[in-house]
Amino acid sequence: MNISVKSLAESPGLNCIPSIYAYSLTSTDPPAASDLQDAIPTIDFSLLTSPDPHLRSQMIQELDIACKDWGFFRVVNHGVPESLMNMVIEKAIEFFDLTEEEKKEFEEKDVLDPIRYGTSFNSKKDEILYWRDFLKIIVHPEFHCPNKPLGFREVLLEYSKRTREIVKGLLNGISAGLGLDQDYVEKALNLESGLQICAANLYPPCPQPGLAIGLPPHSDHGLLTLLINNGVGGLQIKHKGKWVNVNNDVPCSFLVNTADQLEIFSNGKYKSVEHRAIVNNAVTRLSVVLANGPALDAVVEPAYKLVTGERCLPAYIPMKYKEYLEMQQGNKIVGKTCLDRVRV
Ligand SMILES: O=C(O)CCC(=O)C(=O)O
Ligand SMILES: [Fe+2]
Repeated sequence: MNISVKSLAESPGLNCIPSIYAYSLTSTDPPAASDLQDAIPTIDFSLLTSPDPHLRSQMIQELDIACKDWGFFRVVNHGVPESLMNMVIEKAIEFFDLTEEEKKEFEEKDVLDPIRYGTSFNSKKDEILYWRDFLKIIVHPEFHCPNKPLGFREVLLEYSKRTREIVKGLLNGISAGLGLDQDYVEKALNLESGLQICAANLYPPCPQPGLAIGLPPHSDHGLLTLLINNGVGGLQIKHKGKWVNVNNDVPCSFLVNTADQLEIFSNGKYKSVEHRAIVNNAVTRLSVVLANGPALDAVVEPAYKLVTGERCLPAYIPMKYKEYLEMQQGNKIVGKTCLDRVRV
């Protein structure tokens, strides 16, 4: 693989980035806005799963609006212990702190390898490199984990289990919000065997943060993505044509965004949200992202009930999730261009 950004950033006297990392923001790129950050919706998970039908339906409605208007929201009162969330961050940092020799064992080969350590997005295809190292692990339906650092496996297994409960609760609410039975998504996309990939992203300090990018604008491939980070900002989402800074300033919350398979399934009612990661020159940023998708062999298409009337024709063609995933992960990542291939 190419040299990791971590080793590059740690090389003595580095005060400018190698030209292969030079990313030019296009002139059409909107400037970042911070003022909208407070408006990002918050979903109270305990209300969404409340036995009180009134409270629950209120939260379902809020979730529907969050998915429709933002594609991005915070989830609070979800029951996952803060200590577990912190431990996941800690173990991911410990992984990147292993020697390059130790990490080499997990170097990426194929996009469906259960454990992939690498840099940039797809360094075989990327013409310019991104200021990011990553570790991607398939944690469901089969659980995998590197054997280092010590304790990573136990922490990740528990984290995967707990977060899958949240994803299930959110998708039940989303199903109801779409006017479907609450277990419709779960059954139609076989979530019992749903693919869950954990990606740890490391963005070391960059001597020229305005010239490089951590991850360029993209949408995620699955249904819902859950994100936590080490408290350092850098994530931006595109909202109404503007980049909005997202700081994780709500303790013990998950940032959740809608992804491509949910856009397809909802027949475009919920759009997958574009986001990117910028870098800074002072501190290392680490994010731990869980991509939650359908079962690999599930064929994803707009939900039947949403495309039955005469005026609502399917806007996407059916595609096996596995094919979609290979297409998205095996190519350069450019905005939402992957979705164009399944648009009618
Ligand atoms: O690090 C972040 O905040 C964003 C990461 C991301 O978008 C991804 O891994 O797909
Ligand atoms: Fe993403």
